[in-house]
Amino acid sequence: MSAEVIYGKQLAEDLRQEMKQEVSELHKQNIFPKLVVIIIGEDPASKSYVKGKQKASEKIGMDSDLIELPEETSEEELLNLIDRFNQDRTVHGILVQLPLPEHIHEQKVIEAIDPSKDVDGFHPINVGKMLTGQDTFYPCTPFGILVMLKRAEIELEGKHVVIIGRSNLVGKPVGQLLLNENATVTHCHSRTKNLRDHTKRADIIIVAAGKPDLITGEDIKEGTVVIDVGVNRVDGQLTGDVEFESASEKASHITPVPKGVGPMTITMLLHNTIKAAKQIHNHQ
Ligand SMILES: NC(=O)C1=CN([C@@H]2O[C@H](COP(=O)(O)OP(=O)(O)OC[C@H]3O[C@@H](n4cnc5c(N)ncnc54)[C@H](OP(=O)(O)O)[C@@H]3O)[C@@H](O)[C@H]2O)C=CC1
Ligand SMILES: Nc1nc(=O)c2c([nH]1)NC[C@@H]1CN(c3ccc(C(=O)N[C@@H](CCC(=O)O)C(=O)O)cc3)C=[N+]21
Repeated sequence: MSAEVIYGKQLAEDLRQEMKQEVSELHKQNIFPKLVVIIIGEDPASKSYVKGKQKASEKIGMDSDLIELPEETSEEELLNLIDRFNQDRTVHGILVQLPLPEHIHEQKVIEAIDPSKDVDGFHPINVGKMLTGQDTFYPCTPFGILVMLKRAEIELEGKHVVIIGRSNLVGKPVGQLLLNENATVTHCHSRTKNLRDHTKRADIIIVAAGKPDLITGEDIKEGTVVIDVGVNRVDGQLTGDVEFESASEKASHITPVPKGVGPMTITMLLHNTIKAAKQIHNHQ
């Protein structure tokens, strides 16, 4: 069997086309959705993601500001800046690119962002709302994965989803969103014993470990849906956490890297920013 490849990139383009329309409708009502992205330091991978976010915003006609700060920026300076954007009525979404330099307390920064502008969905208020099944900003990568699975008409109810990873950014929230969809969810991580015993039982496997080729065709049963979240640079090439060749021989569906989950992450960021703009204006 050869898997159907789910191109997140194509879906992302379709959704962004719809969003472009929506932004132009909002403009007519004098609502100008605006995202501010803050990046600290010179990490080339982070810079490249952030550029992708800028380009995508521009393409749908959405305002976005990029604030590039030096590595030695203090925590206080960053918190002050966030506060300024919290107060700024023209700004609807605030994203601080992670990871941050070691001298800055990440959780403190996440909690400084006004939950109504937290388009990453990382603030504990928004995490709690997601956990209790309320409408809120869902974290972009997990949300993008959910939308991809739904568009590919993959049944979630009662399915056994095995997730490799338990980070606050990806692993934990994707499990929560799929639990909300009535899937049965298992999380594996670096202390999991006999990983393959778990992955072999999965109807859907989501790999978010950041380890190239961690999962191969040998690790999955016939007909599994494989979602590869990993973004790794190996010899200058972008590659996921799944050995695509062997896995696609057994999987029913598989996402590639690049052109899979990544473009959907950015699309959900745009979605959340539009949602924030609409909510903020409705409450004024
Ligand atoms: N495409 C996209 O849009 C995005 C892609 N990414 C990519 O997804 C990957 C994961 O990101 P993130 O969650 O932030 O990463 P983290 O490093 O925060 O988390 C990795 C998780 O994988 C687990 N893990 C690591 N090695 C193994 C292993 N050998 N066996 C089982 N579990 C393992 C870790 O376990 P433990 O908790 O025990 O340490 C941890 O829970 C990265 O490659 C990242 O670049 C991230 C965000 C967006
Ligand atoms: N506050 C915060 N929010 C994030 O959402 C966030 C973050 N910090 N830190 C880093 C991770 C990583 N991440 C990616 C987004 C898009 C692609 C993406 O579009 N990738 C393209 C390839 C891009 C390329 O060629 O470099 C693809 O997979 O096709 C990848 C990774 C968001 N993250």
